[in-house]
Amino acid sequence: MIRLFQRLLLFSGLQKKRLIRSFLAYLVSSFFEMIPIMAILTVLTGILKQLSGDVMPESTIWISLGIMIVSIVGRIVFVNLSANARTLGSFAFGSEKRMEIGERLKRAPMGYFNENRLGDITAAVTTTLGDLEQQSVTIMENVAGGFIHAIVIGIWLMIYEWRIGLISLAGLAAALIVYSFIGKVGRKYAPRRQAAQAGLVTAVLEYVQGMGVVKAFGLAERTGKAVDAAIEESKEANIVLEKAFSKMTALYQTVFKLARAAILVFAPYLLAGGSITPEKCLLLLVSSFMIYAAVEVAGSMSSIARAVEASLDRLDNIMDIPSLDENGADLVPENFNIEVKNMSFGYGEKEVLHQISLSVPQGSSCAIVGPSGAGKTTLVGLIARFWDVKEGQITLGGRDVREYTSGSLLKNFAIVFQNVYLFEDTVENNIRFGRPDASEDEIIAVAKKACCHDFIMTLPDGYQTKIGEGGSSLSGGEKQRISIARAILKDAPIVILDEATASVDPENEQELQKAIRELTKGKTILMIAHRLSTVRTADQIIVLENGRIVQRGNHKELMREDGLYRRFVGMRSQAIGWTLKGGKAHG
Ligand SMILES: Nc1ncnc2c1ncn2[C@@H]1O[C@H](COP(=O)(O)OP(=O)(O)OP(=O)(O)O)[C@@H](O)[C@H]1O
Repeated sequence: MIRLFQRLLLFSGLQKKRLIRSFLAYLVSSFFEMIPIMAILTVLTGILKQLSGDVMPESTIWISLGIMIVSIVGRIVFVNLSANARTLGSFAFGSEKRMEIGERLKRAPMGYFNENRLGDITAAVTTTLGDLEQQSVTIMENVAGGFIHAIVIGIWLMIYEWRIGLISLAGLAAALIVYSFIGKVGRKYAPRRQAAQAGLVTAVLEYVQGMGVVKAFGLAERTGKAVDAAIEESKEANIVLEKAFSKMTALYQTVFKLARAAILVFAPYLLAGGSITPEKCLLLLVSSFMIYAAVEVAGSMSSIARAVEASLDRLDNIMDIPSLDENGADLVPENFNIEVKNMSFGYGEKEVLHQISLSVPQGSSCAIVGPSGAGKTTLVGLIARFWDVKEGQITLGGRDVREYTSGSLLKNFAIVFQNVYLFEDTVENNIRFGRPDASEDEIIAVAKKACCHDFIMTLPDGYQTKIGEGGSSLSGGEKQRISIARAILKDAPIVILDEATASVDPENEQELQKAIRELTKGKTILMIAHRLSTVRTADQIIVLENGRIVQRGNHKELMREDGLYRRFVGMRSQAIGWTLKGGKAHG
């Protein structure tokens, strides 16, 4: 229990003080909750006096009324103080943690973001942190507060009547032991529940994101089954956890019932033996009901306490996001020469690129070609440090890319991916993403360069038209050109371009090529090329096969060699995806 509170406080970071304040205010409020015992004592003494023939003094009513008013006012004030600090503290730490996760994600290698992680990350920033926001302080108040409340009354009982005090504290000690068993049950079953929750998020995300493909291939039923299975697992995990908890909670409650019964029997026994007065006996009986009231709730809170613990574990894992910036500094490269030296890389155990050496001087263009799966995307990703190399080195301006922070490195790159992603925002903002401080005129100017302006003007609200998530309301060619406009606006010295494989109609194709020419004008260019027209003009062509460079040179040189390049051109190979018409390049 203490470990859980320590973890919670550590996790709450800047909000630690607020949470402690909330907890202390709660403890003070529980003191005000206890003082009605004194009012009861006063009234009981008065009633007994009356019963024994005396007159109950009038002051009895006023004293007990005074005590009750102090108790009510004190409770209102401190419960409020506690609730305020708790609400502010827990929501503030929730948002701080979300920002922190966001910051770490920015510096994580691209390889970190695989399908499973997507579910984990989404679950962490939504449900897991949401649960923590709601439950962390409630747990502290109810569990720790409940026990402290009972200990305080127990000590008071020890002073008032030590034998009864001893019984009540013994009951409390037994309850603590049962509570620690509940903790063990939780540690055993709660992680499965959390994993099931993340699995459910992943399954639903996948289902919704892939809806187009699912429907197109009539797989709705099969994919739906994955979601059903995740729901079933989540249900099972919850049932297993709750069943285990309910048994332990019942045992926990029984301990208090037994302790109460012991007091109920022992107090009258002491009265009968003449060792306590009737009012003392009555008060002890009343106290036996009050002492465990708060701590009993702690038992039903234990499943929440375990969930909080499992949430902390899950967030600790997410917080362990590897960072690419560990030793990076904000650097400005002296030039934009790119060198790859004896570099090898694999996503896991299996190596994908082997001993690659390559030099792209500033201002030159380098086309990377090769069959599917050869490692082209991986190679350009490594140059922009989406991952770190396993062996060898990649330098920009003579310095290892690992010496830069990812921010200062990526500033030098404008990257156009083949799979364009547009945000659910206006056309203007989607372009502005390239440089947030760009003026409207600059945006129109780059849109013109990227051959987007004309079609944007035909949209219902021009530049202010909202595009659907992923750019769903635009054609492939239009999305591509918007992403090029975004890259032109960034005006970075190095352009990484993954040329689209999909063929578009000739008019669109021409515009696309024009946009690419604008983007690459005067830049250092690295491109994954699929069209012979682009490859032909490149200063340097790298032919990759199975993760190795098998040929390098310009078009003329490579056509003279009897190798993969010429075979591909000759065979009009579809493997590379070049579209050739009558032996001539198209596009
Ligand atoms: N994120 C990843 N995790 C694990 N393996 C990967 C990942 N991305 C690519 N690979 C593997 O690395 C190898 C090279 O892939 P890469 O995408 O770089 O090839 P490519 O030449 O760009 O292919 P394509 O032309 O089809 O895009 C392939 O075997 C691929 O399966």
